[in-house]
Amino acid sequence: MLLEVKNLSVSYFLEDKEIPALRDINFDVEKGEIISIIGESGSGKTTLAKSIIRQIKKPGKIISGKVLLEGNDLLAMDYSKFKRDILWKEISYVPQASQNSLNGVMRIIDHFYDTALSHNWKNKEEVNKKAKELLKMVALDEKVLKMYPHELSGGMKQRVLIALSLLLTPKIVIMDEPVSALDVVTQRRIIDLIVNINKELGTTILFITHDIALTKYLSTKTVVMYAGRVMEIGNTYEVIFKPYHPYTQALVNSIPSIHGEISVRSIKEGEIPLHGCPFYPRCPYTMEECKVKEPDFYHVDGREVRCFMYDKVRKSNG
Ligand SMILES: Nc1ncnc2c1ncn2[C@@H]1O[C@H](COP(=O)(O)OP(=O)(O)OP(=O)(O)O)[C@@H](O)[C@H]1O
Repeated sequence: MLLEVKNLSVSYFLEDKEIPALRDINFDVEKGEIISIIGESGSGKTTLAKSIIRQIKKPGKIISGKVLLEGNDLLAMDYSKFKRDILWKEISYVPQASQNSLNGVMRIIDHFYDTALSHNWKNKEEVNKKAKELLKMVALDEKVLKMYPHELSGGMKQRVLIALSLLLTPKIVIMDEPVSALDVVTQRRIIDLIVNINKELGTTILFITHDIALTKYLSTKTVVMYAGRVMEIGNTYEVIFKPYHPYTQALVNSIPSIHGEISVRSIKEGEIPLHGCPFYPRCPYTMEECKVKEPDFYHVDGREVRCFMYDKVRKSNG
């Protein structure tokens, strides 16, 4: 297995309270796979991405868990070793709202030089050559290298960032909402591009999105998150066309148009109960036990579903 997230829990500690952002997250990623992590705003997707690349800053804290890359626990590794040997080289990250993460006073090529230099890659000619190759891959003309970020459209900036994330040929790229700020046509182009990168380079991709409709174009596996928990994991096609968890059903049903924009709203403060299933106050199938304890995972038809309804299905099927 390429990447294994095991029992990962993360909280943000504010003055008067603890916000449990991730609770006991478990999932695996196979080499060469595109996996979608979906869930509405506040479900913990960015916290998950940042935990994998060790960018959880105060007031956040990883409370427990492991992130294994080919069996090595990244969280237990000396941080300087992680920065030198893992970040960018093995795993890179395209952050949320990443178009703003380009430095406005630096030309695009300087971003490539900077990243290369910070990993001791000093031969500018080589970096230049690789940058040109990568720009070609993301369907940008090499003259973009001489330009400044403000001279590029949102879609072009996103392509540059994806190219940059591939500079040190990482095994895994984590993309946090890479298309959410773009128009629908540009979104589809970038999605096609991501599929192409995966096919041509074999790069494993963790695609984070709130838009369940996008996942079916690119991923084979989908992890559905709610309130810091994984609620369902399964084959993307099956999860979308026959969702098992009531929360996944709600997500799928909230797609109002063929263009696939779902109406996302943040999970409101106080909406997550202290006990029981975090989704029970919004669930149409709530049973008494849902209010008392949190369900564990049930394995149903090759899927993992965190819902007591599937305990009943299992029992009735003997
Ligand atoms: N720096 C922080 N300080 C305090 N709480 C935080 C911080 N960052 C995130 N949180 C809280 O952690 C929870 C998970 O947030 P996170 O940003 O990981 O969710 P998300 O699914 O990525 O949402 P979005 O799609 O809006 O980015 C939320 O309750 C959020 O308010």
